[in-house]
Amino acid sequence: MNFLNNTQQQEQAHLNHVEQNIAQQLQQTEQKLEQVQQERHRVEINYGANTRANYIETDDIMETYATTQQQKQLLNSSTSDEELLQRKQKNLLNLQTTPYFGRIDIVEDQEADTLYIGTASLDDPQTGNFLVYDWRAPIAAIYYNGTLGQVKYQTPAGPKQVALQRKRQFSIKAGQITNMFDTNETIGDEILQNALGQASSAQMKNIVATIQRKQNQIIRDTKSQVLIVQGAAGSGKTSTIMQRIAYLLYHSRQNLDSDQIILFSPNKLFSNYIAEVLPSLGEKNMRQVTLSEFLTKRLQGFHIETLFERFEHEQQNHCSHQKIRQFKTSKTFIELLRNYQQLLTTPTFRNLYFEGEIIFSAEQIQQIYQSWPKNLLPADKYLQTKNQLIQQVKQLISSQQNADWVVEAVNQFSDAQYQQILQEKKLLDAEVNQQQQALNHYYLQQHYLPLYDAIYNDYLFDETQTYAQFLRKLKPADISQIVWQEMIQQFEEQLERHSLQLDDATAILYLRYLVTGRGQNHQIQHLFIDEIQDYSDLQLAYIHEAFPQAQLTLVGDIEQNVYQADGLPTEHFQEIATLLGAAKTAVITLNQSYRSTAAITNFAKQLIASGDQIQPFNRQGQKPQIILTPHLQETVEQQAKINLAHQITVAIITKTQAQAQKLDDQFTLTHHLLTEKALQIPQGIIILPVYLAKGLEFDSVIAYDVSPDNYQTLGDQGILYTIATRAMHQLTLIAPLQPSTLLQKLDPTTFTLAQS
Ligand SMILES: Nc1ncnc2c1ncn2[C@@H]1O[C@H](COP(=O)(O)OP(=O)(O)OP(=O)(O)O)[C@@H](O)[C@H]1O
Repeated sequence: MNFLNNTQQQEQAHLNHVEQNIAQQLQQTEQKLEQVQQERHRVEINYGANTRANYIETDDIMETYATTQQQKQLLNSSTSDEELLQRKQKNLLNLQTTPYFGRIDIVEDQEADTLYIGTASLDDPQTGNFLVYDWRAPIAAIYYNGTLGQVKYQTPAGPKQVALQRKRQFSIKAGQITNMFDTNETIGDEILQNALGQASSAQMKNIVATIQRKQNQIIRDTKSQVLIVQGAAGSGKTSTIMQRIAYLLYHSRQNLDSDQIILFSPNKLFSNYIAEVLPSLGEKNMRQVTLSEFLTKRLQGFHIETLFERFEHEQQNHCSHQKIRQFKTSKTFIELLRNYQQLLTTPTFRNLYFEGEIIFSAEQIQQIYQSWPKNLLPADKYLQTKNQLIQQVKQLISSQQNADWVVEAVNQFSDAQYQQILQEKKLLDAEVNQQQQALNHYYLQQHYLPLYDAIYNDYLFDETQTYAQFLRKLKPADISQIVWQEMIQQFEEQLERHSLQLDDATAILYLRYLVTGRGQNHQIQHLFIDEIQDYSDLQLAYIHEAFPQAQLTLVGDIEQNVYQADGLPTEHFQEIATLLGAAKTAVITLNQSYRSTAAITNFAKQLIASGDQIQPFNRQGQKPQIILTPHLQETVEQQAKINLAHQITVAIITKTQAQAQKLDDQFTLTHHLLTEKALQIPQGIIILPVYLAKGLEFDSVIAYDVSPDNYQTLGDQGILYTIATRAMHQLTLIAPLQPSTLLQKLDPTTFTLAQS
């Protein structure tokens, strides 16, 4: 028997032992869980009965309160036990599929130890020893980072040094070791080859077994307030941020909950695509939101243009106002907004109405606002104005305390109402006059509640008109007054229709925050943005203000910029770091691309300026094919059919939704057209526009109509690159007769050319 077989047998025996242990623990955990669930059910029934029975008799309320509190505590403790057991069950179930994927042999303080690494930790209840170490444990970092020899790893008590003597990787399927080998440097090419060579799936998978060194650096960074990642297409940005979320949840188990983490994702399809990654690592999902959902929620009542709508619109009508957009998203504009009070002496206010009458006119509110000292912070001035209005409502209430109409209204109260109000005010035994005063006051408070609400909820502040005023005061250097005035007029017409352009909506929200000091979410601790190249500086600056407690992780690729007609400067992400002005900022670059075969990456990288820096992953596949044809639609169909014979998903990616729609109308083969509403990636032939394909990947991609007309500008180059890099195993580009000039300059040895 040779050495490898011998070693593999030993490893298999160890695996059997661990699997047995998992099975036993799983059985015990499930039994305990059932007990706890029964217990909770019993407490719940009891709790319901107790709370209901005694509320009928008012004297029993105190006693009921005490009993309720006791039951609540019982309920809480059985719920938290249940949660712990459920977490354990989930971890054990995950471990049952693959107990571990790596092993390290180390010598620490002259003691040798062997550690197995998996998705969660597992201890042997008999011995108290760890059978599996969680991949996020401090020591596990050396599995991903360390080369053999002396290595350091970080612990809560500071850095520690160990000798790493062996690093072994396993592929385990259905309880059998199917592959294992020792490695020195990176985490196994062979296992990675295997993972990357598989067919695409409807749901993104975790990469825990094969995290690469640089990805690990991003995952384990707990120091940076703003962490920015520029990563080539397919370099694992999304995968890395999902692993990072799992890591942060583990690292701050006591203080961080998945509800305190939010991810801004490009669209709903993408949100669903990544939804299984965290559960597969035993964690709950973070919150997810798209930019459009976020803005719409904060500016209710308006239709806010989405990025897709803007893109489609600009494709149809060549944007005559490109300069305006550039200005409205520029740093100069952000600075002007931040210093808006230099342009506007006061914000614009609205009349406050009560029962159809103006109770505070906009002029009155403005006078109050202007009465505060000039050096007071704007948000403080605004707050003082609201306080002053509240005071005036209180005075109004006092002046009507004994008015006939109030006494009359109070006389209409039922006995039960009297009882309830007096009891709340602890005046059941008070003198009649005192009771009458309290009841009158109560009535007036309720009566004027809508006015209080209006003040509290900032109805007095007219955000859209304040913004319109602000625009009117501006005189941008590069834009003629006529064009600028036209834009303001269009803005006002859109307002009438309750519709807002994306940049205006963001600016209004930012201005609202600056004027009122409100609208911040202090709960979120970590904020992630995927595809930051699609966010304007203004949007990023506003999001940063809106989540003041959050550490930011911003990932994207300046080359995959689908929405900017003239591309982004190379130093764009560095500039974002400066714009956000955090004390601890890190900008990391990922250049190794994992998604596509080497042939596809070598082809695609020629489409972008920084292509030389991209390193393809050494996975073999056919060269991309460019097909020129006079019969575009028929050829696309034929090719889709050919590709589908070898691949599970064939995505035909168009530049616009309109093109996707047109192709869908003519397409005779079975297929799925994906729109903004799509939630799942189906198998088979899919037709979709590029902006829905963002962040996704498909076995085979057909780039539709790569003609000179369709792809000509610098912005189109980013679109073509994005389309090409969605392909994992096969890429075909089809054009009627002539390929785009962007393709004509590519090295002809990197693709095959066919005419049909
Ligand atoms: N370390 C890794 N181990 C295994 N697979 C990996 C690793 N890193 C990335 N991948 C795989 O590479 C593919 C691309 O990853 P991902 O989608 O995270 O990249 P991305 O940088 O976000 O891509 P894009 O910007 O093009 O959308 C995925 O299939 C992912 O599973």
